[in-house]
Amino acid sequence: MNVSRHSETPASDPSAAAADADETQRTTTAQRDAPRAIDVDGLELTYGDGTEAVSGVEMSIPRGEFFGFLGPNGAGKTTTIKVLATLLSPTAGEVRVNGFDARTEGRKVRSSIGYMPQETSIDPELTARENVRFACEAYGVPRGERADRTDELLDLVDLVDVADKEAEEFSGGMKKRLDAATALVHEPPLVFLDEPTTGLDPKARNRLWEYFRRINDEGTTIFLTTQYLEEADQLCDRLAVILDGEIVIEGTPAELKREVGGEVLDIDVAGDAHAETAAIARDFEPFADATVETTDEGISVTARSARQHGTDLLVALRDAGVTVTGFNVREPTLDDVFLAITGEPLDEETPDEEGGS
Ligand SMILES: Nc1ncnc2c1ncn2[C@@H]1O[C@H](COP(=O)(O)OP(=O)(O)OP(=O)(O)O)[C@@H](O)[C@H]1O
Repeated sequence: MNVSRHSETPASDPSAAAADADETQRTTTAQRDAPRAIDVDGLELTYGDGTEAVSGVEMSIPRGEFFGFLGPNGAGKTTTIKVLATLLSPTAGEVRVNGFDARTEGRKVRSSIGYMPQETSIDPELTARENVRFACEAYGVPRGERADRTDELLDLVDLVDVADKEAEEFSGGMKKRLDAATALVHEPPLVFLDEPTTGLDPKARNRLWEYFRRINDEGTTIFLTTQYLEEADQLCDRLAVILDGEIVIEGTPAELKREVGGEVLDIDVAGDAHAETAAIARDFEPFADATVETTDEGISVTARSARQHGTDLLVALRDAGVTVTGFNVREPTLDDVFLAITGEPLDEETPDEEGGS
C-alpha cells in the first residue's frame, strides 16, 4: 500500500503551492532514502541434497506494501520466506530486510519481522493467553507492557472469550488466529504470512483478512503466500509468481489480468461433449488466437474477441449437435492468469475446518 499525499492547495496561492512542492520534494527524498522493506538481488538457495529450490530471485518491496507471493507446490515460496526470515542462509545473492543484511545482521532482521509459518507454532498445552505471553517474552516485549499487549492482541484476533482455554481445544481457525497474534506481539513493521488461511472455512478466512487489512492500513508491510488466488486478488497491492525457483511475472492484480489478453467465455455443455466442444472452439476461425481449456462444466475460451464472437461459436456448437446448458463472458481472474502462465490451475485444498469461535 503506497500512501501518497494529495494537495488541496488552491493554484492561485503561489507561496502555499511552493511550500507544498517543497513538502512533496521532502517526501519523495525521504521515500527514496528510506530502506525498502525487502530488497533481494540474485537469490539462490540449493539444499544439501542438491535441490535447487530458488535460482535467481529478484525482489524489491517498498514499506507498507501488501505483497503476494504465488506459485504451485514446490515452486520455492517457503524456501524464499525462510531466507528472508534468516532461518536459511542463501547459497548466493544479496538479501536485505528492513535495511539489514540477512547474512550478517540476522538478529536485527529477526527483531524487525514477524513470521507466521505454515505449520502452527503455538503450544497446545498452554492457554491462548499463555501462548501470547510466551511470545511476548521470546520477542523481548518489556515486562510492564506484556499484560496490556496480550489483552490487546487477543481482542484483535477475537479470542478474548477463550483466552484461558488450552489451545488444544481450538478449531483450526482459532489456532491460525492465535498464530497470527503470536507473530505480531512486538509490533513488527514487516510480517511474513506463509499460507495463513489454508484449510480454513470462508468465515474464519474473512476474519483473518480483516485483521491483515487492518495492520496493513496501519502501515505494516505484509509478505503473503497463499494458495487462494481470490485471497491474493482481494488483499494484495502487488503479486509475484514463482515457478521452479524463478519469478516469472509480477505486477498489480489488474496488470496480471491484462497480461492474459482479452476476456473469458465459459461454456457449459451437456453430457460428455467437453473434448468435442473444445475441438470445435479451437477450429473456430475468429478464435484463432484463443486459449481453449476444458473445465468441469464444459470449456473456457480466452480471446480478445470473446464478447464479439461468443454467440457465433454458440451457433456453431448447436449446428454440430452440442447441447449448451450455459454460457458467460467475463473478465479474466487470477486463476486464468495462473493457467496461462503455468499451464495448469493452482491446486487449492478444500477448506476442512470449522474456524469460528
Ligand atoms: N529441507 C529440504 N531439503 C531438500 N529439498 C527441499 C527441502 N525443503 C524444500 N525442498 C525442496 O525445494 C523445493 C521448493 O520447496 P518449497 O517448500 O520452498 O516450495 P513451496 O513453493 O513453498 O511449496 P509448498 O507450497 O508445497 O510449501 C521443492 O522441490 C522442495 O521439495
